[in-house]
Amino acid sequence: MIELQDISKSWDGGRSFAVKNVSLQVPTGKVLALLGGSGSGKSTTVKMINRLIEPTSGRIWVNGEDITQQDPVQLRRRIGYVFQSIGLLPHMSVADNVTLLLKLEGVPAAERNAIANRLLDMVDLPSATYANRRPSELSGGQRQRVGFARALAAEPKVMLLDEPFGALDPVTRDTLQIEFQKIQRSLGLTAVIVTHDMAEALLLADVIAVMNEGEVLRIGSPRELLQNPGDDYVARLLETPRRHGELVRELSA
Ligand SMILES: Nc1ncnc2c1ncn2[C@@H]1O[C@H](COP(=O)(O)OP(=O)(O)OP(=O)(O)O)[C@@H](O)[C@H]1O
Repeated sequence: MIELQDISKSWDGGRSFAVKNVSLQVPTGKVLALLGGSGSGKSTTVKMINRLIEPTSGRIWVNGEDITQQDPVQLRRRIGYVFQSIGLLPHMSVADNVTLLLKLEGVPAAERNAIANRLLDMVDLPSATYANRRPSELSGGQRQRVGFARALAAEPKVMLLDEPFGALDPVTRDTLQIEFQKIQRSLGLTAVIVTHDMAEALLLADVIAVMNEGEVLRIGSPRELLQNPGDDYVARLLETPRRHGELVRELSA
C-alpha cells in the first residue's frame, strides 16, 4: 500500500542528508512505526509520503500510484495526517473543524453535521457535549481526539501520524493509543506512526523501522526486534521498556 524506494532528502545540495537511502514497505491494513531519536529523519520521511516535503531522490508509491504523478492537494485529501500541534482553527466549533475539508468540497451542512457527530462519537467525544465547543474549551487530549476525527473525515485508507501522543500525560496517552488501535483495525487503515518511544512502537506497530542519522538501521516486527535487536543502538532502545516490564512483573509477583 505504501512503498518508499531508495528515498533521500538533502537540504544543502547533497553535503548532508536528513534522510538517506530509505526503502520501506507498509502492507495494506498494517502499521509501521518510524522510531528514532531527535533529528533522525522520522518527520522528514513521513512528510515525503504526503508531499509536504519533496525527496531529493527516490520514489514513493501509495496504493500502487507514483505520488509524484499526483496533485499534492488531492493526495493530501486522501491521506489522513495527525500531528502533535494539531492545528485546529480556534474560531470554529469542534464539529466545523472536523469537517472543514468536506465543506471545501461542497458537502451540504446537514450531511457534514451528521458526519461530524458520528466521528466525534467514534473518538469518544460525545457529540451532544463537544460538537459546538471551541478548541480552547478542550483539554490537550480532547484536542488530539478532534485531530483524529478530522483526519478520518475524508475516509482515508492511509493515515500518517507524527508524534500524535507525544504531548499527553501517560494515562491519556495510553487511552488514546488503545482507541487508535481499535479504529485502525476496524477501518483497516494502513498507517505510519512517528515516535521516539520504543514502548509505543512495540504496542502499536506491526513493523518497526529504527532510524538513526537519516538511515534505517533495522526493520522488523516487535517480536523480531525483541528476540534479535541486531544492533547496539536498537538494543539500547529496547532496554527501557524491557526493564520497566521486568520491574512491574517483579513488584506484582
Ligand atoms: N526545512 C529544513 N531545512 C533544513 N534542515 C532541515 C529541515 N527540516 C529538517 N531538517 C533537518 O533534517 C534532519 C531530520 O529532521 P526530522 O525533523 O526529520 O527529524 P525527526 O527524527 O523527526 O526529529 P524530532 O523527533 O526531533 O522531530 C534534522 O537534522 C533537521 O535539522
